[in-house]
Amino acid sequence: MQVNDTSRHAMPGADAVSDSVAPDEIARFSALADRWWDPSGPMRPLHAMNGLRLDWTRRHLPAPLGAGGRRARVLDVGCGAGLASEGLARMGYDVLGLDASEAAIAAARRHLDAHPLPPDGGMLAYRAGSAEALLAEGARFDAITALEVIEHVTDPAAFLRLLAGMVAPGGRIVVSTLNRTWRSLATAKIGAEYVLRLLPAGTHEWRKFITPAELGTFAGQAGLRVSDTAGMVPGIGGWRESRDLSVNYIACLAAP
Ligand SMILES: C[S@@+](CC[C@H](N)C(=O)[O-])C[C@H]1O[C@@H](n2cnc3c(N)ncnc32)[C@H](O)[C@@H]1O
Repeated sequence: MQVNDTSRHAMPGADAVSDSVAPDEIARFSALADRWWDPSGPMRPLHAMNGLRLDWTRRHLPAPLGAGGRRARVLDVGCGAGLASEGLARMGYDVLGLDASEAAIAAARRHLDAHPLPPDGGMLAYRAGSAEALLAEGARFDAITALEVIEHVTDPAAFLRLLAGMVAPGGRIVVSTLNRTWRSLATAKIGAEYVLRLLPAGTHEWRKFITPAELGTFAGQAGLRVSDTAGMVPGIGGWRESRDLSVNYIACLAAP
């Protein structure tokens, strides 16, 4: 289905509509936007894993400052209220945070206003809208991050093709997501949403989780190569990197 999303972008308060955007998913995130930055609020798991995700991402992205002092440009797609976008900008990247939720982007902007970046660091801009619109404008980035996003889009294979169209030759795309296993059903879905109540019920649809093999297939179809993968597991003292990919994992996709 082709939906013209440019008119929706212009409407304050309207979430983006496009082929990759599932409106029910975006509405769920918009409803949580005001509490996004509360580390013990509904986004608690994202806060808890953010340090690990950023550290792993930093090791797999080009350096923030390239030859001649040019800053590497990073698109953080599905940035929500900017947990990772801000971290990447503080590392020195020139970051564009993009999200289909107007409310999440408004929360991101409010947080950035209250916590400005150091003047000698990276740059950070936010935009509410779809990846399709950005691609249509011919935008290109040295690297793209899509952290905990691909399990919320309508068609993950098409979403990766979109991202592949926006990454520069030789660039990197870092994706973190949830594996579709019985273990993730028990822990990330039933445990997190209904037993421990770490997340609002209905945050995830288990059938939309993506196995590493599926991610590899979708990446290949998009002309990308999986260059590294790691599991992310919660533990005492915080999340840590692991070889266990059975629930949360992160992957680096390399563009030719
Ligand atoms: C689980 S949140 C992750 C937010 C952020 N990446 C993080 O990890 O802190 C998923 C986000 O993806 C956004 N999203 C889902 N589908 C999208 C799409 N097709 N284009 C842009 N944003 C999308 C949602 O609005 C939501 O903010």
